[in-house]
Amino acid sequence: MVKICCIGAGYVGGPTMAMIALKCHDIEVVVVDISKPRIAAWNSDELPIYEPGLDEVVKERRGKNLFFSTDVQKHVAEADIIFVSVNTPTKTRGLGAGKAADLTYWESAARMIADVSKTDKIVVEKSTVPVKTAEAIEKILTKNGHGIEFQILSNPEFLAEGTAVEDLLKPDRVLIGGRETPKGQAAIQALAAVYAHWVPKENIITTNLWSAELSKLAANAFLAQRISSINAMSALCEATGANVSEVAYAIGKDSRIGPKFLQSSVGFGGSCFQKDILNLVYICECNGLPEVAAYWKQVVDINDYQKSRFVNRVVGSMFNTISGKKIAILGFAFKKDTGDTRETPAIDVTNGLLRDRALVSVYDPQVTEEQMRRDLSQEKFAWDHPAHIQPASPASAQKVGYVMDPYQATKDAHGVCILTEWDEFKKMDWQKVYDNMVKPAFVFDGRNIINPEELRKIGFIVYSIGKPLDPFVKDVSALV
Ligand SMILES: NC(=O)c1ccc[n+]([C@@H]2O[C@H](COP(=O)([O-])OP(=O)(O)OC[C@H]3O[C@@H](n4cnc5c(N)ncnc54)[C@H](O)[C@@H]3O)[C@@H](O)[C@H]2O)c1
Ligand SMILES: O=c1ccn([C@@H]2O[C@H](COP(=O)(O)OP(=O)(O)O[C@H]3O[C@H](CO)[C@@H](O)[C@H](O)[C@H]3O)[C@@H](O)[C@H]2O)c(=O)[nH]1
Repeated sequence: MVKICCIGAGYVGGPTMAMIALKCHDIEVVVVDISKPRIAAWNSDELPIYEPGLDEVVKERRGKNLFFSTDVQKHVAEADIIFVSVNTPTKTRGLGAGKAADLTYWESAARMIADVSKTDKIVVEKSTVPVKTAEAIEKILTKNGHGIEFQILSNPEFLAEGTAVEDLLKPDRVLIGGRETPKGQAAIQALAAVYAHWVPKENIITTNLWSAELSKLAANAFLAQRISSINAMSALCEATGANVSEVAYAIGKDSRIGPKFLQSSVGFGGSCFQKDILNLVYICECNGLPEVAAYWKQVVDINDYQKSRFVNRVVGSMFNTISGKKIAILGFAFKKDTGDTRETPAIDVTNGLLRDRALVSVYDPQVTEEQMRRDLSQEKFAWDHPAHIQPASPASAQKVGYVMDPYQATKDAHGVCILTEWDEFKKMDWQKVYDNMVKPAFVFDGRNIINPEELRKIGFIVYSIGKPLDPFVKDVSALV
């Protein structure tokens, strides 16, 4: 029986390995992690991450050919194929701080693999890494590896959170990069055979190592670039009276452009887009390509601009002062159907509102109070961020209220900010919300999920990103 071990039981390692176990009953899959609570949660009824459909997959295979363990060394030693799916965050200090990927966790995993391995292994980069990481990993493995043969493959993951199970079941493509040697090619085929259990062969793409590593960064840069492009248009729409939804629909009808990823928003969040683009910027700079670096950096800059523009709209619309006013935040996760808050725009928006001394009350159906407070207290790297969305002091996190119900969040509020597109916000009783708010009652829709005209009929003053402005909001447009 082929044995797979995955180091890192996070958003990628957990669901990816669960899918392999589901589709390959002839393979034993063990997911290992240094975090005891995380592994305990994977072995319990309360999985550590929320993903639609994941519970069913895990429950079906756990204890049969899917296992979660903290005994990292034992399972690494026994495995034929080792996936490494550990964190690769942005460096916060030292050379490349604020841009370069921090490979500390990856390197320590590689050293451990080298130390404990007694048989040949295929080592798979599942984490998103800078181009040429495989070369460094190869050096670490071969220098410490007691003559054992290691083949390094790059197999980046393209799943999106909230749709991970669906994405893993029917991936647009599986990408495998390896060395162009007979052994490298054999390793590619061994991994391709795993995916071939359920992915059509034509969707399994094989390339050299560097193309696979770079394709992951390029894919995220292109996706994020579309969001920043439509968000840049949203500002122009507000200035001209055009409607960003109509513009997105019209341009998306062009089959060369396509309709996806043109949803204007308060900004993209998530653990990947910003981190991976900054990493790409750094790689370009290191390769003597400052113009290319500056081009991609703009994608992140526009994203920061969009978040600060949103805060300015809130403050400007409410007569330039939100001091002491209650503002409800509906949705804290970086997108719907996930409890993940990494780099969520809600952090910057909440901190922006707190800086203007608002009384903020947060509701999110999946984010815990503890998580929200940790997010608001954490120092983010301060690199190139507009001054007014700099992180607030940790003490300010205590000033934020956390409630279990959207009606409680909005009661006695002056304004409501919709920051995650949860379906339940579309179905809310907005008349009830209005009746319990201070007047004039404002709604700032950072996701364009409510019908502004219907809410205006109730009496709300509505700001929807990139849509024709309410006269109330229009008057302050010079401030934004
Ligand atoms: N989250 C996504 O949607 C997504 C999608 C595609 C790619 N990626 C990439 O995949 C990688 C992992 O992302 P994630 O979201 O799963 O992160 P995560 O933080 O959810 O999980 C990483 C896990 O690795 C564990 N870990 C770190 N060092 C370890 C070590 N030496 N030994 C054992 N365990 C260790 C951590 O405890 C953590 O549980 C990142 O490079 C990310 O960029 C993420
Ligand atoms: O039209 C859009 C689409 C998305 N977003 C926002 O963009 C962010 C990222 O969304 P999405 O890409 O759906 O989620 P992620 O889970 O971050 O997935 C991205 O990042 C992963 C990690 O690298 C990749 O694997 C995926 O392919 C890539 O889509 C979220 O804040 C969304 O709300 C918009 O504002 N407008």
